[in-house]
This record gives sequence, C-alpha cells and structure tokens, in this order.
Amino acid sequence: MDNLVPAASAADGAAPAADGHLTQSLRTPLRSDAFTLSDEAKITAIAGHFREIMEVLGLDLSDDSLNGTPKRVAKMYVQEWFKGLNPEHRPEVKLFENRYQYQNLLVERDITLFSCCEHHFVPIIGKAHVAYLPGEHVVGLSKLNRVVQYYARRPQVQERLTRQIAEELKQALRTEDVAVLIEADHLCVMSRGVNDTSSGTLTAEYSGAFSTDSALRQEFLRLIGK
Ligand SMILES: Nc1nc2c(ncn2[C@@H]2O[C@H](COP(=O)(O)OP(=O)(O)OP(=O)(O)O)[C@@H](O)[C@H]2O)c(=O)[nH]1
Ligand SMILES: [Zn+2]
Repeated sequence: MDNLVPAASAADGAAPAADGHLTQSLRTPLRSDAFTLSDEAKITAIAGHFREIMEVLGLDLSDDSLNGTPKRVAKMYVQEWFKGLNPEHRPEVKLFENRYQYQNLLVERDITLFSCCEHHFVPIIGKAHVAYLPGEHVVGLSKLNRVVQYYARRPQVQERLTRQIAEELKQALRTEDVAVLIEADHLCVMSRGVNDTSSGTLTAEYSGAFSTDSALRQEFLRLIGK
C-alpha cells in the first residue's frame, strides 16, 4: 500500500495550489488569492452579501424564520456546496497491491452526485458511474465516490466535471484505462428558462482501453444498465 498524490497542504503558510495537478483547460477558474480568507471569514462576508440580496427583495429580516438565513446559506456554500473548491479537501487516494490478480473491469455505479450549475447557482442532481481496469494496484471503493464528490462540490458545468473526475482517477489509479459517465438533471433547465422537467444530460469520458476497445465500453455500459 502506498499513498498517491498527497492532498495539497498549506503547511508552509502559502495558499494551497488549486487544481495544479490538472492541465489548465481542466482547472476550475479560480483567482490566485482564492484561499487567503479563512472559511470563517468567507462565511461572514457571504452572509452579509446574502442579507443584502434578501433586503433588496423586500424581505423582513427581523422575522424569526428569515433572520438566520444569510448565515445558513453562507455556511452551506462554504462548508457543503462549494467545499470541493478548496484543495485541502482533495481526497487522499490510497492504492493497494492487486494481490488477487483481479484483471477485469471494476465498476462503481450509481454514485450520488450533487453539484451546482455555475451559470445559475442552482443544483445539478444525478449519478456518476466510474470504471477502471486494475493493473498492479486496486483502490478502496469509497475513494472513487470521494473523488466524484470532491469535484461535484463546486460551481460546475457537467462537461468539465466529467473530465476532472476522469483525469483525477487516471492520476490516482496510475492507469489510462478509465471510464466516467454522468447522468444529471439541471435545475436551471427544469425550474426556469425552458422549464423542461423531463430532459436529462449525459456525459461520458473514455480513455485508454475504454476509448479503443468497443467491447469493453459496451460491457461498462451494460453493467451500469445503459
Ligand atoms: N454546456 C453546458 N451548459 C450548461 C450547463 N449547465 C447549464 N448550462 C447552460 O448554460 C447556458 C447559459 O446560457 P445563457 O443564454 O447565458 O443563459 P440563460 O439566458 O439563462 O439561458 P436559458 O437557460 O436558455 O434561459 C444555458 O443554455 C444553460 O442550459 C452544463 O453543465 N453544461
Ligand atoms: Zn444553469
């Protein structure tokens, strides 16, 4: 067992690099000073701004039910919805020696996915299915879910989310043989604009053997019920 790609840390006092392990085009657009404010300071600032939004809407913030909302929303943004912006939360993916000599497809399907549309700041809700071909290493199953969660918990577009997860898995699992498929509903499409509640969005990224071997790809799709 060995540790792979340790999560970035701010041990030397410098802000941790965000997405430094990804090529530029795959990185979530973040300013270089994105982590100079503490989470607590971000919550205080966001709560103040959200209070202003509510006041502009004419809501009476002295009402018991509304009074705590700015702080609730700010905590939700920093500690939950956008937790995956901070590289300190990047999951550590431990690999284990593949002593079972398991060489076939491994699929983790139906991974719960909650994300947020970066154009409208409303939820994206769906499922991710990921697969890889084990070589010398295997990985703890939950780490696959954690990688999905880390990149989902950011303002996102589904295409970038799909590719970020695939790239992280390739690096962490030390293989090119990775597949990622996401099926998701975008509340920005369902609840506003075109108001379409029946359409859904599917994105897929196939690399290594998954991009060259159509039988393998078909097997993956069959195992996830597609
Ligand atoms: N490619 C892509 N587009 C997305 C995603 N999430 C939301 N969008 C789209 O982003 C687009 C933003 O387009 P705009 O025309 O600037 O925004 P809008 O006026 O609110 O558009 P409508 O939703 O058509 O009303 C919309 O077409 C959304 O459907 C995503 O994950 N990927
Ligand atoms: Zn949207």
